[in-house]
Amino acid sequence: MEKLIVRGGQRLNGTVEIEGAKNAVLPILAASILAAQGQMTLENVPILSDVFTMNEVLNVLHLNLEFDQLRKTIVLDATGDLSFEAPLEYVSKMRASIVVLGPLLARLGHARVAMPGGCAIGTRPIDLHLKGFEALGATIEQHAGYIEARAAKLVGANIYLDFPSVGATQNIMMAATLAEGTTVIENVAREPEIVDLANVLNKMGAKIVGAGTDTLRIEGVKSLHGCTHSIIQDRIEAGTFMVAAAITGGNVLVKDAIKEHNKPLISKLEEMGVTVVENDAGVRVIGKQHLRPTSVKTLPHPGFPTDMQAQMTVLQLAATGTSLMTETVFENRFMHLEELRRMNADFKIEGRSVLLYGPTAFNGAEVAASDLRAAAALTIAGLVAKGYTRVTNLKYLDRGYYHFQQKLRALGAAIVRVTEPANQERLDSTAFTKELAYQREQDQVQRLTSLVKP
Ligand SMILES: CC(=O)N[C@H]1[C@@H](OP(=O)(O)OP(=O)(O)OC[C@H]2O[C@@H](n3ccc(=O)[nH]c3=O)[C@H](O)[C@@H]2O)O[C@H](CO)[C@@H](O)[C@@H]1O
Ligand SMILES: C=C(OP(=O)(O)O)C(=O)O
Repeated sequence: MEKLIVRGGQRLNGTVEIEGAKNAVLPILAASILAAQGQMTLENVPILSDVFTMNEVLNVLHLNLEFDQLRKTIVLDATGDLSFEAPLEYVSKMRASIVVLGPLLARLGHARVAMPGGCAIGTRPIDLHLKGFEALGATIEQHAGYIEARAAKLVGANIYLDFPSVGATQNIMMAATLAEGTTVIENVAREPEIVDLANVLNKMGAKIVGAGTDTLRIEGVKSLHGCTHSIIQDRIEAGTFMVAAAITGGNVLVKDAIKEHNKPLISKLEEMGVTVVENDAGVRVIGKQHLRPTSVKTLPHPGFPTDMQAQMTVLQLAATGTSLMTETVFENRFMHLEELRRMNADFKIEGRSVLLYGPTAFNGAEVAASDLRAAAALTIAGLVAKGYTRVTNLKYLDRGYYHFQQKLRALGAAIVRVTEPANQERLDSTAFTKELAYQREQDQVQRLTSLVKP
């Protein structure tokens, strides 16, 4: 079984580079379906398993695409005859594939997409997406695990979202780009990834105003075309490294990080006693040995992001005193905490809130990730734990983090990624040190190879 093995106790120091945002690139890949003329070129694409899954979905829909991983660029061509069906095999792998529904409906007037279902963090219904399509004139049928949407033509409408859902905002916005007349969507999500998608759609010929506010106004156009776009930086990956720097008492420059995108996190870090400095190079985080406790509540942007909740609870557990975390976005996103209990964490869950009793003397243990942010959070706990922490279920990590362990190693962490079969003896400390030295050498080779750009 593949594992991350961390030997705790190293402060993180140095500079870390952040990839393009997973949550921006996935809907933007889906938006390529709308490009009836010309090619789409997407730059700064993160090399993640979710991106490969979305590429497979687009292949099934008959888009042609080439992913140049060295240049982190994808070129897509959607000018041929497209298919309207995204089968379960792909949608079940990744919920975000539901965002192909809006573009398919707009481009073809017909879409059949498998129901995404829930996941480890919640039931995650898509009623708001469907309500939006219906308001635009589509008929929706649900049968045999599939959603079938049809519309001879979509017509602009006024839509109010009961909750500022990220996926519903993206899906309805994409469908509305080709609707006849004007669509106004109120109470929309305001995440930076929504703004990135709207920017791409406008480059493709759409007429969208209001992205980043709570109301979007979309004038429908006849057709859209390809464009070139560089994906924004992943604020959640950036935030994850900020927390890792803070908890280890380190000093890390998160290169080119946009402070504005991580304001709620940075404000909490500062409240806890961490020094955060923004300059032209990015955001520098300087940790402190004694952290103050704090209360955090997850909310839609510009509130504290739910995708940073698990990592933040680890930092709160390290603080001296009792902290509070309230999760309001997903109903079941505390699964990482029971694993942290195995590392000596003390907490009490009461409904959607958890009291976290610090300071925690984390002990190394074997822990399993339940989703991608849990994987990051458990690894962060491992960075300050006594002894060795083994994090399993790395398929989740690979959904959202590229070269996570390499980046941590470059900052000084003692971490390796290995296959440790169940029936084989565990790496002892000598074997771990040898493996760490070997993986550091491999990092060096990779760094030198990447300097020789093709
Ligand atoms: C690929 C991607 O971008 N994923 C992000 C996106 O997910 P996603 O787009 O799925 O998240 P939403 O904003 O839609 O969901 C937020 C909440 O609204 C509920 N809801 C949503 C739609 C709907 O029709 N009905 C409904 O009840 C969900 O169950 C959840 O409780 O935003 C989340 C909230 O910031 C992030 O955690 C995810 O990382
Ligand atoms: C919940 C997340 O992603 P997704 O919506 O793709 O499951 C996440 O990125 O933390």
